[in-house]
Amino acid sequence: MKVGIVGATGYTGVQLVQILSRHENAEISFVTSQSYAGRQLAEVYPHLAGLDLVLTEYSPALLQRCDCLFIALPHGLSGPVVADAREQGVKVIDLGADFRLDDAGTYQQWYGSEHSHPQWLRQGVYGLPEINRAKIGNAQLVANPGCYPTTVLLALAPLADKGLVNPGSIIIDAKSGVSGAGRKVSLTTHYSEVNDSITAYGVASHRHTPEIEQELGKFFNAEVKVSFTPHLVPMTRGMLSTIYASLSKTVNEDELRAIYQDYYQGEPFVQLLSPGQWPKTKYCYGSNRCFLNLTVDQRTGRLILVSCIDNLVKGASGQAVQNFNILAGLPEDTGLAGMGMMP
Ligand SMILES: NC(=O)C1=CN([C@@H]2O[C@H](COP(=O)(O)OP(=O)(O)OC[C@H]3O[C@@H](n4cnc5c(N)ncnc54)[C@H](OP(=O)(O)O)[C@@H]3O)[C@@H](O)[C@H]2O)C=CC1
Ligand SMILES: CC(=O)N[C@@H](CCC(=O)OP(=O)(O)O)C(=O)O
Repeated sequence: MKVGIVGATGYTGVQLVQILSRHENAEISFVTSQSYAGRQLAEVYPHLAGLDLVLTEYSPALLQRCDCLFIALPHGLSGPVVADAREQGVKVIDLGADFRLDDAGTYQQWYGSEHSHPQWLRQGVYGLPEINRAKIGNAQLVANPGCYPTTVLLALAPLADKGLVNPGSIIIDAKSGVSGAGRKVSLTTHYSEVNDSITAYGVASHRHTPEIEQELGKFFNAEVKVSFTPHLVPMTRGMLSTIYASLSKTVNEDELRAIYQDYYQGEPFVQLLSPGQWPKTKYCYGSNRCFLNLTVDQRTGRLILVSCIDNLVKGASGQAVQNFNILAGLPEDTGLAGMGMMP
């Protein structure tokens, strides 16, 4: 399949190029950039030396050259590109947040502006393959999930599916590496602000909250409210969420582990670790895997889940390629079989 990448110079865009340039069933037809149009991508990112891809400014005419389009633009910018692609019958995988929420009012409340193409909101299929595989296969527009929601939903899905957690009890304490904020320079992400330090941000206001609530709500068939606090930590890649919740009935740890083994049986990218072995972001550095573990605190009876991913791979570009594989009818791990990097 011929693919195009809009926003190829960003961190998720360049990660897409890295994965797709080695993908046996994808051919990159074009890569776009506003700031670097006319330059070789390998000039902007010398680690791609040897790859002959010239950056071009986006125009709708480019879409004739692809079967599937990846959009890796900052949120708020995907609408017109999605409209062009839909007009020309090109399938879209949007890595940004613009088509993840079902409701235009919720979008406006959390993103601070009116949605440019509300008519497309309900047609975007939420692209978390382990949960939504059947719908993704027929989608014209896949809304690739946010990185924090990916860690949280993969951790909670097996229990939410069985109604075993109390939906009002969920507290999420999450940490992200700085690449989660993208390549652009900002005061909050420059070296001397971030290094040797850790901070919470978006407290009680982060825009991934409604995304998590929306997708969890589908399991419970009811409105769900979660407490979600993200933190920025001084590392480049990686994301780890620790989730606390109360169980809706007494289930012992062995039974819980059996539920996870069953739910994720045959899933190449989700792995429950052995008892007492806790997820570490390095286990998934550069890979499309999510590592999970859980316990029940015997003193409080509370469930504790820990989940980690590489924010740029399972949290963005790897998951986007997993969705592409589903759309293309390919084995889901095509081009994604790599392991993480340790140490
Ligand atoms: N970073 C992460 O871990 C994750 C990111 N995402 C989402 O993926 C999307 C891309 O993120 P990321 O790669 O980190 O972002 P970056 O800031 O690293 O890259 C953004 C890209 O968009 C282009 N761009 C910026 N502004 C404009 C504009 N006004 N018009 C056209 N092109 C523009 C840039 O191109 P240029 O400057 O060359 O013109 C660049 O290629 C975002 O929606 C983000 O929220 C999702 C999950 C995880
Ligand atoms: C560290 C950091 O700043 N992370 C980003 C999340 C990246 C992401 O998943 O963003 P989208 O929802 O736009 O895809 C943030 O908190 O906004």
